[in-house]
Formats: sequence, structure tokens, C-alpha cells
Amino acid sequence: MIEVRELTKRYGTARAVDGLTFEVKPGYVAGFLGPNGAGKSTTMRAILGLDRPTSGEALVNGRHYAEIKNPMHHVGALIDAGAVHGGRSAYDHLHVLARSNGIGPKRVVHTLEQVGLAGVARRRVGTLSLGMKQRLGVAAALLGDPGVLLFDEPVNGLDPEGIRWIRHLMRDLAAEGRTVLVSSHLMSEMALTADRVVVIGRGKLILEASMQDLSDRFQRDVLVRTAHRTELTRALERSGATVRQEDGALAVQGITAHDIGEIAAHQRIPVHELTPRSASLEDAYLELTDDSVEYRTEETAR
Ligand SMILES: Nc1ncnc2c1ncn2[C@@H]1O[C@H](COP(=O)(O)OP(=O)(O)OP(=O)(O)O)[C@@H](O)[C@H]1O
Repeated sequence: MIEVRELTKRYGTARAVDGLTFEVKPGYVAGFLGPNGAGKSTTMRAILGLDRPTSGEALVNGRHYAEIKNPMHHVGALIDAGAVHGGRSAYDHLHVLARSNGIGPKRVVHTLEQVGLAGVARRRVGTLSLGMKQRLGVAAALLGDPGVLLFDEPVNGLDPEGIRWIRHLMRDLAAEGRTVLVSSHLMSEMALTADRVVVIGRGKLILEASMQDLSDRFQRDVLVRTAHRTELTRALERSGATVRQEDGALAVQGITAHDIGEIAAHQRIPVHELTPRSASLEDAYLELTDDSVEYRTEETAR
């Protein structure tokens, strides 16, 4: 479990993270979303004890990272895949890490196989592609078989096959009962991977919700098809709904699909379609974070 409580990190007068509170429990993939500069990396670094909070705290399984003995057995992280010693082989890189945490060579070999790097284990890290380095970073995170995993923008540099692989991996790790927090600035990516999202902007919490709640919250209207449009419109309007004609159907706002169905049944009006329509998750995300975007182009500024 990860608990972030009233976390604030200031650099000079700038607040990279500003009173942020959220938690991530085991068993699901939590997406950590925010525009560039929102404070995702700073928060992750604080959880991993790499950055000292100005105030507040970040705990892993109830403890500060620094208090955890043999941390690789409890927490694994992919933060900056490029930050590895280029002269060592992939195997040696992992072996050095493993040894410092009392992990044997068998586990190193297993982890290399798990991330699909067994074939390049003897190659120097400096000669690996960005995608392979990313996989090596994931291997390092998995080395101690930890219950808590943090991935900072893990799809960066991966090709479509690699992206699919990492999505499956994160979902599998969560299904095994681990705590998985993965940052991204793309809602489209998180929509395919995460069960819940923590959305931040300018260091502050904007929203913490399940993917389902997020799309419910941004429900636009309900499309209703019936041969009895006038009758149903009247009944719905009596219940306070707003009804608009749309291509021979009704676009209904201000009432749930469930209640529309109940009203229609009560009036004995056959309904042929009842479709809740949401704004896309990407639109929802852009709307949520609109005030927190640091830099924008003329075109996206609208
Ligand atoms: N070492 C530092 N010194 C000064 N400012 C910093 C430092 N690290 C981060 N910042 C600032 O803090 C803010 C949050 O940065 P952070 O890297 O945590 O955001 P992020 O959400 O991870 O962004 P990105 O998606 O671009 O990686 C930014 O405005 C950044 O410029």
C-alpha cells in the first residue's frame, strides 16, 4: 500500500507538489495522471525516499522508504531507465543490484527471461535500444519480487509490442495482489491499463476515482429510441429532464438511463435503445486539467 499525506515539495518558491493526499491499495493498477510538470515524478521520488518532502509524508506499507530493510523486496521502481551504467552487461547490471539486496543469480536469470531480455543478457547496457533499457529498468524493479511497484512513464521509448507487453505486465502484477502505481500524461494510455486514476495538476489533487466513476461523471446524455417520441418526451420532461430530438431519436439530459427506462415502462412505452453517452476520457481529462497546463500551443489553447 502507498499513502501520500499532505505532501508538499518546494523548490525555492515554486511548489512542485502542494499538499497532496491520496492512497493506492493492492490489487489494482492506479494511473497517476497529470500534464507535464504536474508533480508526478517529484511525488514518486518522495515515495522512494529520493526526494525529501518540505512537509507531509509518503509511506510504503506504513513506513518511510528509508526505514525499510532490504527495500528491493518491498518496493520496485522504474524511474529513469536511461540512468544505468552503460559499460556493464545487462546481466551484470542486475547482478550488482541483486547482490546488494541478498538476491541470488537464479532470480537475475528468471527476471531477465520475464522481461524478454534473456537473449541480450551479455550485451553491454550502452548498446541496448531505448526499449530494451526500459525492459531492463522493469527487470530491476521486479528483481526483489516486491509487493509495491512504481512505474514512471513506463511506455516511453517502447514500440507497440513493448507497450502491449508492459500493459499486460502491470495488470498481471496487480492481479497477483501487488500495489501498482504508474504515471503517465496520457489518459488514452491509462484508459487501457488503469482501474483507478489519481489526477493531479500544479502539484495538487484534482480527482481520485475509478475509471468507471470518471466516465459516469462525464456522462453527456442518454440516447433513446422509441416509436412514441412525443409521449415519452412529455413524460421525461415532467420528471425534469431536458429532451432534444436527434436523428429520429431523443437525446436526454438530466436523468439516468435507469430512470428513463423506469419512466418508459411505467407509461408502457416500448424503448428500442437506451445508450448513455459520455465525453471521451481524453476530453474529460483535458477538461479536468485545463487550468493546470504549464505550457500550451496556440492551437490547443482554444
Ligand atoms: N530539482 C528541481 N529543481 C527545481 N524545480 C524542479 C525540480 N524538479 C522538478 N521541478 C519542478 O517541479 C514541477 C514538477 O515537476 P515533476 O517532474 O515532478 O512533474 P511531472 O508531473 O513528473 O512532469 P513530466 O510529465 O513532465 O515528467 C515542475 O514545474 C518542475 O519544473
